[in-house]
Amino acid sequence: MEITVDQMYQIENNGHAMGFLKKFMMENAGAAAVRRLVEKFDVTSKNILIFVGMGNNGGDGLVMARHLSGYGAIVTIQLLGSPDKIKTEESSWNWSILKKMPSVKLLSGDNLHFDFIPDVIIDAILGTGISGEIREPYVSAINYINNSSCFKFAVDVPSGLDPQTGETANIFVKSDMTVTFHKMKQGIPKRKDLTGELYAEKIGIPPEAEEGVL
Ligand SMILES: NC(=O)C1=CN([C@@H]2O[C@H](COP(=O)(O)OP(=O)(O)OC[C@H]3O[C@@H](n4cnc5c(N)ncnc54)[C@H](OP(=O)(O)O)[C@@H]3O)[C@@H](O)[C@H]2O)[C@@H](O)CC1
Ligand SMILES: [K+]
Repeated sequence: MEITVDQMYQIENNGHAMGFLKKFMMENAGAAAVRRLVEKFDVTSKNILIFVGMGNNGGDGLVMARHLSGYGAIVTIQLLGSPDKIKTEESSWNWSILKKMPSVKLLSGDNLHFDFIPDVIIDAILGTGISGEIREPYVSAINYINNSSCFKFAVDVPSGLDPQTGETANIFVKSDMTVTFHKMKQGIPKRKDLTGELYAEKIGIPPEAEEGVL
């Protein structure tokens, strides 16, 4: 069953109100995404570059970083902004854990020059919160991703693709694999050319959180 983005936010809020906090959803989302990635790819000693936006899509990317480090990957995060501008409590919380993990390299701002060639790039820039034309520094990050020939993994939806309508913004990621969360959003499967292999993974939200929504 496919749902709307608005229904997804209502279900998320209902689950949170039941006590299944958004930080737990984020944890399960990041963990589920990593499970799909490591099934596809032996990440041990691989260079993984994660582009992280300032909302909760970025937060999922931060969770992935911690899990991937546990799998022996060499993880670099490029936060596309200043750490004190991270928008949500759950994403900031994950950033603060990573600050205590020297195994994950944390970069922030709009520098896009790296001293390694990534084996995998993770796009955790924009998800269901996208609105309007893509702004900098996200535009440059998306260009960087699309100009790279490595394996590309999109968190929830390729950034720049509207998960409700299936329409694209001025620029958008073309990925090899996409993992979306809880249930498929209506616009995403319309653009399999951008999602690559596409999965919808459960993230522990109680089915009761759907009552009155679906
Ligand atoms: N639903 C669920 O159950 C769960 C959802 N989860 C995850 O949360 C994601 C949704 O998070 P979200 O709501 O924080 O939105 P998100 O996509 O990160 O973007 C917001 C940021 O983007 C910015 N921005 C917007 N448009 C822009 C543009 N054109 N160009 C540039 N910037 C733009 C906007 O900036 P602002 O407009 O506020 O200045 C704001 O900073 C969802 O996709 C999934 O991955 C999981 O954690 C698990 C549970
Ligand atoms: K994304």
